[in-house]
Amino acid sequence: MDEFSFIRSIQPKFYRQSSVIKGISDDAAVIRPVDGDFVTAVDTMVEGVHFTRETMEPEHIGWRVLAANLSDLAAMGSTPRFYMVSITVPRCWSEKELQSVYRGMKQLADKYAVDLIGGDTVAGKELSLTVTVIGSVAKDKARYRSHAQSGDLLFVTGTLGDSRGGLEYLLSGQAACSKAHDYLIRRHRTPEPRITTASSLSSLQRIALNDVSDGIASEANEIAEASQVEVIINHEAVPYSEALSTCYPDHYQAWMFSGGEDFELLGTVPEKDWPTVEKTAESAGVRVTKIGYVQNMRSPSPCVWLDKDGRRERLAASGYTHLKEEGE
Ligand SMILES: Nc1ncnc2c1ncn2[C@@H]1O[C@H](COP(=O)(O)OP(=O)(O)OP(=O)(O)O)[C@@H](O)[C@H]1O
Ligand SMILES: Cc1ncc(C[n+]2csc(CCOP(=O)(O)O)c2C)c(N)n1
Ligand SMILES: [Mg+2]
Ligand SMILES: [Mg+2]
Ligand SMILES: [Mg+2]
Repeated sequence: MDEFSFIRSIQPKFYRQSSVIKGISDDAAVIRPVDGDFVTAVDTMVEGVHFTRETMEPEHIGWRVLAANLSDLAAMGSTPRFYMVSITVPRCWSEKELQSVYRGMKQLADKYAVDLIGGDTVAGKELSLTVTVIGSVAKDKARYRSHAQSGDLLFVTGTLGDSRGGLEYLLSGQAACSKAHDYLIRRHRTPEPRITTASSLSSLQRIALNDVSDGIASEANEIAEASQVEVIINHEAVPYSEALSTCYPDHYQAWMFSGGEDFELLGTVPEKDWPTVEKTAESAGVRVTKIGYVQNMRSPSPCVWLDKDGRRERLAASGYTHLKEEGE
């Protein structure tokens, strides 16, 4: 394989977005502005940090890195349009395996008509993929973490902790697989970003959204901080799958809050808009659960409270943190 034949092999045959003026083939891509605001995000996946040869096949790596990016666009209420991929490849990876990584990305991209318009290819020590996505949203309609207000109710899509369950199983190296384990593994390897649900809520005047990459203990604190409010979560209401509680009865409760990589959406809306959220999620085939509410700040700083067994305790941000010193 050489760099140029590889690039030719992953070059799209056509573009779905009419706003692509120049895609892969020149020094840079050219896109024509679409109506409204551009929204852009970047996320990286590194071998040994986000996946290993044991936890993911090449196709899953591709799907998962694009899913993490599309999930950030969903959390902004934006419609994805283009993506760019920068890849560092160890020499032991074959061209066929790399093409599988791109096939995984393409499978997800095709679902949402997102076009690959460029990237970069470098040989290096371990596989690292950095994807940049660009989406659009109606002018001033992007959904911020800072949009929560007192009286809103707090909701989450899907179930939480499944991805961590799948990861745990894959890392255990166990061979025999039940249906429940299969489900958890699928949730880890090929998460579904909640693009349709979020963009279908465009009629709502106000909604705060954050996607669940680190775990709701973290993301709820980010909403509280950005909006300068207190968030109250009802422990009993937090949704988990039967597969997770059956396979990991001793861990699922912790993983619901800090397992991470679920790529669900955590949001707040005024109570009057809850029926719209329920209807929208239902038409998208996505479960949505009311798990708490938002109140004005009563403590000196924004925080999250967890109501559990008749007691209220503080829920600190937890979950995976890069660049953390030992013992921190
Ligand atoms: N190295 C960096 N240089 C510049 N901006 C950064 C860098 N890392 C993060 N950011 C910015 O910081 C903000 C928060 O990023 P963060 O990565 O925490 O959010 P996220 O992408 O939703 O989370 P995750 O990476 O877990 O999916 C974003 O605006 C992001 O663009
Ligand atoms: C082999 C392996 N070990 C551990 C993990 C867990 N993990 C890695 S990064 C991350 C948080 C989100 O990262 P980011 O903030 O970069 O999106 C989590 C929960 C994994 N996926 N694979
Ligand atoms: Mg992200
Ligand atoms: Mg990030
Ligand atoms: Mg995010």
